[in-house]
Amino acid sequence: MTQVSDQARLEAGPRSTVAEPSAGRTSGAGLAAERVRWSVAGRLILDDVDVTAPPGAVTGLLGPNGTGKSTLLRLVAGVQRPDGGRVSLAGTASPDPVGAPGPSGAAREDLLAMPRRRRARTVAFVEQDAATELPVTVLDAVLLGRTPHRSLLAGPSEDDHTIARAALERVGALGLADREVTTLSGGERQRVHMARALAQAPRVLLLDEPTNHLDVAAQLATMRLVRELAREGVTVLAALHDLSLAAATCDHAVVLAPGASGHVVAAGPVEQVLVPEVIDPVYGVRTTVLRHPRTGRPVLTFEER
Ligand SMILES: Nc1ncnc2c1ncn2[C@@H]1O[C@H](COP(=O)(O)OP(=O)(O)OP(=O)(O)O)[C@@H](O)[C@H]1O
Repeated sequence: MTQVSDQARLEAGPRSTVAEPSAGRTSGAGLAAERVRWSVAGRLILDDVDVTAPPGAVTGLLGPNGTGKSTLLRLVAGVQRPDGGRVSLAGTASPDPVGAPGPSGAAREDLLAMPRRRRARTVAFVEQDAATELPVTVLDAVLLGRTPHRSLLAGPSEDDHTIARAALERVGALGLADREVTTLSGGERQRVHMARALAQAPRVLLLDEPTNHLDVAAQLATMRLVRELAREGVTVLAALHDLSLAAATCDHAVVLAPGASGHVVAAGPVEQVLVPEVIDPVYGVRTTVLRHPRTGRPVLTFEER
C-alpha cells in the first residue's frame, strides 16, 4: 500500500478508495460508482472500481492510456451496462428517490435503473471526439440537449431556443450558431458538445477529455466554466490527461492504474493525490511538484525515469 496520507486513503489493491465529499455548499455524496465491473472479449477492463464524485466539486478521473477512464464514464452515463456494480446519485432533486441510503445516509437514486428520459435530464455526457456527421446546424445540435425536457411530440420552444443560445454564449460559440456542425474544427466541435451538455441542464456532468483539441486559452476557459458549474451544484466527473490542468482545476482526483485490469489506486483531494508517490509508479515518470506563485496550487513537471 502506498502511504501518502490518511485522507487520500490510498490502496494498491483492486478494491478502490472513495474521495471524501468536499466541505461546503452542498450536502450528500453526489455520484457514486460502487464495485463497477466490466469485461469485453473475455478481458476484465474494470475490476470492482469504486469512484465517488462529490457535488459542488470537480473530480478528475486520471490514469494512463487504456486504464478504463472512458469505459467508466460510459458505464456511469448508461451508454454501456456494467457486468456488475451500482451507480447512484444522492437523491435530492427527484420526486421519487429510490434505493438504499448511500455513503452520506441520504436516499440515493439508482442511475442504471432510471428511465432513459429521466436519466437524460439528470446526466450529460460529453464524449471524447464525439462525432456528429448529421448535417445539422450548431444551434440544432445544441437544441438536442433540450429533448429530454419536453414532450416527445413537441418541437423546441422559445425557452429551449433561449437556453440553447445562452449555452452557446457560455462556451464562447454563439457566433457559430448557424454553421453546420460538420464544417467545424475539432476545438469548435468540442465547444458545441459542451454547449449541448449545458442545454441539458444536468445534475451530473461527465466529461471525457474536455480540453482535447482546445488551445491553451480555450482549455482554461473550459475548466473555468466547469468550475462555475460545480459551484452551481453540478457534480462533475472529468477524465483528464493533463495532470497540471487537473491540479489547477479539480478539487478531487481519482487515479486509475494499469495492470491486468483498471483499478483505483488513489482518490482524494488533489493536493494529496497528485504527488510523486502516487504518480511516479502509475505513469512510470519522475514528478516534481512546484507551487504556482499566484494561485498556490500545485504545478507538476515530469521527467522520464
Ligand atoms: N469495445 C471494446 N472492445 C475491446 N476492447 C475495448 C473496448 N472498449 C474498451 N476496450 C479496451 O479497454 C481498455 C480501456 O479503454 P478506455 O478507452 O476506457 O481507456 P482510457 O483510460 O479512456 O484510455 P485513453 O486515456 O487512451 O483514452 C483499453 O485497453 C481498450 O482497448
